[in-house]
Amino acid sequence: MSFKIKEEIRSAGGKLLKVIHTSKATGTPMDVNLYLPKQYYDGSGKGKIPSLYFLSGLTCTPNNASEKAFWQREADKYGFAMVFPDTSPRGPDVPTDPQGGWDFGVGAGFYVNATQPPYNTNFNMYQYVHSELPTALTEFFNSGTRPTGVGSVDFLENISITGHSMGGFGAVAGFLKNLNKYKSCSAFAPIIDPTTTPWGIKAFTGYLGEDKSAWKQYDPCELINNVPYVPGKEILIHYGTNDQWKELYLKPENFMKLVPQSPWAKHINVKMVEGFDHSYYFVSTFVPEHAEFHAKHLGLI
Ligand SMILES: N[C@@H](CCC(=O)N[C@@H](CSC=O)C(=O)NCC(=O)O)C(=O)O
Repeated sequence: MSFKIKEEIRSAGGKLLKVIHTSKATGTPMDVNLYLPKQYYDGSGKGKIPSLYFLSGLTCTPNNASEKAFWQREADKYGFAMVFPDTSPRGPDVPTDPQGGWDFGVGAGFYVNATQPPYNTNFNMYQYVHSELPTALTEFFNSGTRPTGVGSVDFLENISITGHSMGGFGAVAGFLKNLNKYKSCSAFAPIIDPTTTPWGIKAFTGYLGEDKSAWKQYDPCELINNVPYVPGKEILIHYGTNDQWKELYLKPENFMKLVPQSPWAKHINVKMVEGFDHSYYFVSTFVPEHAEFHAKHLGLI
């Protein structure tokens, strides 16, 4: 797999790297941003530097969260790296929404493996994010062309996952389906009931087909009942009460009704925060709390 560093930008105490690499899962070049914290450059961390994967929402590239979520200072504070994958494959041959919408196709891969043509050739974002990318980054950082620095980053084992909106959905579903991979999970305003809400219905129909039984494998409302609790694992979620998408598109109350009866009852903490909307003003406000939560699970504090 070939990696090229397009840009290296000084940010906080470390650097944000804009990287492009080939992907077998998507069959396209993929952009990914990495934040390497100060510990990568000065060697002050203890052991390998863990990673936190941030899955972004509809319409995003890796740049939205890199520029507006303010993870960098938190990553320096605790000593973890950030990985900001793209939200879909892109390119002239990649099919997108025939209706021209921004909620399906390019910029809206939903972190599932599509089974339906024409999307099933490129839209394998589940495979990309949870398997191919961590392995590819590990190989890149063990190669002679790794980014200059003295630290060693763990992209594969001591890792956690988080995300916003569509990415919050991707983080929660991906975590519950890969409890052996991730130490912890958090989400900002996730699309938590995708099978009954418009963005999820459109995406699942297009990528997975009309048969709703195929949707269940990615549905957090199903997974919390079907996946046995594993000691030590926890999920932290925030929603703003003033989120413009909450009532129709996110439906947190549907999920919150199911949590108390599920094996995950005491291990999922959904916090409603007064007055916040869906934007990165909301996300960046609660990033410090999520960073501390993940730092504990990654053994950094
Ligand atoms: N472009 C749309 C708005 C789309 C939008 O709000 N996207 C959110 C994620 S929504 C769920 O996945 C987002 O993160 N946007 C990028 C940002 O930088 O804020 C419109 O025009 O309404």
